Amino acid sequence: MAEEIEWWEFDSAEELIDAVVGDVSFIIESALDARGQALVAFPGGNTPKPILEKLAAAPLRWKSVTIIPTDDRLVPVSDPLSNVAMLAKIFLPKGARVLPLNSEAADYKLAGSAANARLQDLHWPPDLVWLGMGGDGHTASIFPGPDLGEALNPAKGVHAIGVRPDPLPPEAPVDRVTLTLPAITSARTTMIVINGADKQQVLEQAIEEGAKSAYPVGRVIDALTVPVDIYCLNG
Ligand SMILES: O=C1O[C@H](COP(=O)(O)O)[C@@H](O)[C@H](O)[C@H]1O
Repeated sequence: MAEEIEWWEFDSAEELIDAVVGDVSFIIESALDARGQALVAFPGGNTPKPILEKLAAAPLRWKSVTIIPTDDRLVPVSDPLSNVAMLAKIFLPKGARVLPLNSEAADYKLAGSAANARLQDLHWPPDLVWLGMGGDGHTASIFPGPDLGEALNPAKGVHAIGVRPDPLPPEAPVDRVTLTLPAITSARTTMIVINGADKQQVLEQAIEEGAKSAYPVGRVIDALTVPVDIYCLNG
């Protein structure tokens, strides 16, 4: 079971956005004060976009902030499914460094190895890993499939791997690169942001089931050793 789980529920998107922006800003500011730089991992998909847009307007020293996706879909950056393209569009104009996990490697496993090599150059651990969750209970791109075991228990020091979800999720049916479980649990702080009653139900069940859950998010939360804040938009 995660060290400590705190649920924050909101009836309006505006309230949730303000709360998450306030907390992420505080984490980044504290990292900048303590270490002069910040490394954060932000999720992709639809849920975080309006929050990230408001966050980018916060008066932070963005030039000292490095942003990586928690995971990415292996698509060209011109594809609307690209997580790093969303992050780059929002944060490059602010002066932040946005690093991709994806590449044009020949296959998804090589793309994962290339991403892992790039991450080794960063000042690890991340100050924040902010996770999203799909309605199917995946988080980052930790999915059921042939790579689940490696994503949860990779070779020592591996921060990212390539994965092929099985089944492929209909909303983005492509191979992925994801932060591994140890990379996620190494973060100084973690948070999860979800929307809707269906996702809330999945997340509650996953937390209840813990390490044995068929939902990857349950396995991830179970392994966390720092407190996790869960922000949920009711609906
Ligand atoms: O595929 C992904 O899905 C999840 C959830 O996305 P959402 O659109 O349902 O909010 C996301 O957290 C992850 O980063 C993304 O690659």
